[in-house]
Amino acid sequence: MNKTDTVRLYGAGGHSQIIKLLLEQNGVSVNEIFDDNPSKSHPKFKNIIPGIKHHSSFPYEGAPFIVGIGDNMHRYKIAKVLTSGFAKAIHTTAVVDPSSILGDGSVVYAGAVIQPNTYIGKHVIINTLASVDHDNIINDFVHISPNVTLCGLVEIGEGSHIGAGAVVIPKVKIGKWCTIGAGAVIIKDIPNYAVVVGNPGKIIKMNYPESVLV
Ligand SMILES: CC(=O)SCCNC(=O)CCNC(=O)[C@H](O)C(C)(C)COP(=O)(O)OP(=O)(O)OC[C@H]1O[C@@H](n2cnc3c(N)ncnc32)[C@H](O)[C@@H]1OP(=O)(O)O
Repeated sequence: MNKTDTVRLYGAGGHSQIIKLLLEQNGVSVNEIFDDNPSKSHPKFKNIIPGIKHHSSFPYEGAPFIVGIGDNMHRYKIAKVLTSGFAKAIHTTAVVDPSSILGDGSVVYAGAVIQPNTYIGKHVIINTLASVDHDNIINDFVHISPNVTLCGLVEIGEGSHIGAGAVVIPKVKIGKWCTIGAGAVIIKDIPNYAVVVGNPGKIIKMNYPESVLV
């Protein structure tokens, strides 16, 4: 799904609010916003439609969705049950080299830069001012936080979260469902599920996302 005039959002928190503004700046209208807990939605949102668990017949068919949920595991679970197509969104101030690929459901925020020959999977967040350099592989459901620097030839496994301002040096591979702390400097490969902080990055514990392991 590359170009559409209307997008539906799933999730009505802070992340979704940014995507809505981004889409509207790009001339795309957001006609419906769904959330599993409408009463806890961002105060800027109005008329939130209750999400899947509140419906006996959820309107799966219709305009494509973007799952506007910042938490990677939560976004994964929702994206896996939505059967409509997915849109993608790139802020007008972001730079995405034409040789790079951006998967459906993914978003690129203001000022982010994606250099040549980089693959970005589905439902990925490239947050504000993040720098993703050449020949990276960023797998599905990753979140690259604001001001992260990924040098050349970096690989990030499915579902991993790279915290704000972290730096990953060239050729490093980060496993799946890892959490890299804000400001960490990653200088060697990181195994699946590791939680890493500091400079140089050290593992402090492991994530075990139960539903992904089965
Ligand atoms: C627009 C947006 O908001 S996008 C969202 C961006 N979000 C982020 O960047 C958040 C990144 N998250 C972090 O950095 C978190 O601190 C995490 C995930 C690394 C750790 O969180 P928790 O699991 O709650 O760990 P906790 O806070 O208990 O800290 C454990 C230890 O690690 C240390 N620590 C935690 N985070 C960091 C960090 N970023 N750098 C260095 N040390 C850290 C703590 O001081 C503590 O040390 P101690 O045991 O010696 O006291």
